[in-house]
Amino acid sequence: MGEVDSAFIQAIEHRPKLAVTEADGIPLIDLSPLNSSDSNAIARLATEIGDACKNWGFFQVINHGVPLDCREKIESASRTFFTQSLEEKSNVRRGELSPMGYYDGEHTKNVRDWKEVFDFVVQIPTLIPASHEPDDKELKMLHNQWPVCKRFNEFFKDKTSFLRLNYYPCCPVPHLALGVGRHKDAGALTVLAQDDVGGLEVKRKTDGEWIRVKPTPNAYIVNVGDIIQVWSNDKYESVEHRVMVNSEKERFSIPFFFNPAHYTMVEPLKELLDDHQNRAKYEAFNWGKFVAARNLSNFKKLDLMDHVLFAEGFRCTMPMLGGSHAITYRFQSCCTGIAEAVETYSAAIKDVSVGLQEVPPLKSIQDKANAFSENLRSDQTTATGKVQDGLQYLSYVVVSTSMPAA
Ligand SMILES: O=C(O)CCC(=O)C(=O)O
Ligand SMILES: [Fe+2]
Repeated sequence: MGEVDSAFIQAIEHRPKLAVTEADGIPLIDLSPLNSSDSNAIARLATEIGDACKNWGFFQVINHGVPLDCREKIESASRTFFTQSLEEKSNVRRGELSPMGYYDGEHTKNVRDWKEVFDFVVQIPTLIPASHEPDDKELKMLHNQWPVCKRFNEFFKDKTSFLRLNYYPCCPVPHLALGVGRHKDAGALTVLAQDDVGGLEVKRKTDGEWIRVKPTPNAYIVNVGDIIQVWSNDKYESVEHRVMVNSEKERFSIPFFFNPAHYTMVEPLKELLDDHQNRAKYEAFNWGKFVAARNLSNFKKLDLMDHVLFAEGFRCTMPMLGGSHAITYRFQSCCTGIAEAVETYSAAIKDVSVGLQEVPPLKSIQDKANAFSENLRSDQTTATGKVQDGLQYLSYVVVSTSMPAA
């Protein structure tokens, strides 16, 4: 029997002959009279169909009015679906709870059919009895399971992508300044065109060295942003990069930031997760709110989070906090004044009170901040610097106390 599972083998009396008899007796019926108002033609058609049903119980129809492109689309979708790997198809495998979807183990009269199927209901939900028991009146709802062939399309329907034209003038102190300080791109992907001057440097993952990206005529540089890091649950990391400037040559570059719709909730893709090795490393966050928070700080010196992975604030390092986003958000918005900072401190400390030993008591922070506020209100820069230090300290304490003891 070679490789074929014996479950597929029909009993001798049911095995098909390989020679095929074309059933040209099966009626071919033209439905075009349905489009006319000729009642005689319609009556003749009805008779024709009646005869076919009586004599054959089968017939074919033409001129039926179903658009050809509909048919072509579903045929092509079907082909695409079934040519996927078994693993892919199994993502929508039907089961007891969800009987719609993919299946490859159908049996007819107890012999396994040599086929795969994909079932979907037309009415959503479709109601059917929950069991075969005659007295069981319970109904259950059938929903469809659709393959996610175009997994990312939904995120980019109303994308917030944008282009930027960068101009880096000649700089007299290229050893002291940077065209863009070290950072990671917050979006999904960046596609960058750079001229032939060069200056972009990428932090090599293996040893942290800054490596120059050599300009290649007509090439585009593509880098993974924070969103892909989160979607991939850290499989693809957003990499730090920076731009060196040049005392002799000005430089131009054109990044395209490929970003999802503002309402996208960014979180690790469910199909990559399980309850064991692959738990979600990030909490969901709203992309639009995230951008708004960043824009609020307007990339000024205050914007500490721009120097680190933006999404890092959503990493699940603090289970007792339900993630650190509470702090991050406040972190983002606090830097406008001391009062907000105190509020941030208070709120954050309240959040982390469980399991925290080293955070200074709220009262003392508040006292310090008040004194600080009085003395330094005239010097906003210094004040906010201190606030940042304080918040950094707080984050440090929060992170360190939430790490499991070594
Ligand atoms: O100018 C470059 O080469 C890169 C610019 C960049 O990293 C950015 O704008 O995010
Ligand atoms: Fe960048």
